[in-house]
Amino acid sequence: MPGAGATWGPAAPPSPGGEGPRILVVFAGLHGSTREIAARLARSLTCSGAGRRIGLTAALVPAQQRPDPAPFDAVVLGSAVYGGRWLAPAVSYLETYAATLARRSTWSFSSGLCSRSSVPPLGVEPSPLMHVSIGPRQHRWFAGRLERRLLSAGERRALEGHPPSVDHRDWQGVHQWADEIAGALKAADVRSRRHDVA
Ligand SMILES: Cc1cc2nc3c(=O)[nH]c(=O)nc-3n(C[C@H](O)[C@H](O)[C@H](O)COP(=O)(O)O)c2cc1C
Repeated sequence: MPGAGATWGPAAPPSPGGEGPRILVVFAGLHGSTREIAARLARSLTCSGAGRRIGLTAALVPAQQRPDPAPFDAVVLGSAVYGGRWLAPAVSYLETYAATLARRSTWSFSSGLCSRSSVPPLGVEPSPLMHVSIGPRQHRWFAGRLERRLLSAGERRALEGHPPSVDHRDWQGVHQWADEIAGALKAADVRSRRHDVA
């Protein structure tokens, strides 16, 4: 699997009439699980049927690097959930770029081990800005992974009594979501980005 920062080109030639949409996948995690979900999502975006049809390209960048979303047509922002919250780099990214994200097609996801029913609507609300810049219907919850050998002593203590290492990630679900996102991207998204950066 390509590392963070990798860029995937279109798996098929761009659609006739010009360059396909460009999507930025930004993620925050501590122990690799969310990075792998984001990487799978980015790859599926370009390889899915819908992604290939429109010649979509995806860039994968950690939130700590604070990639500017302006040159992209759409953004997916995801974070692991710790203590019921998104991680600070994801919250900070959302707050820094809220105005740009509000003018882009933006999706978000949270990943953790609590079941969907035990978290508030929206999964989590990392920031009041989330409703403004993303909107509640474009948020997805993905089950994550816990790998005990990767945890700090403090984290192990915090999880005392929890089951040992588990991996509940739903790769098929990630792929399907990528296909939905690629299917939702329209030529209008490309136009709005070009207008913005002109
Ligand atoms: C100390 C600690 C606290 C956690 N708190 C939550 C939580 O509040 N809600 C949740 O759904 N998952 C929680 N998890 C599970 C992580 O979100 C899950 O393991 C996630 O997949 C980790 O992603 P990462 O490897 O990218 O950091 C916690 C895990 C640890 C180690």
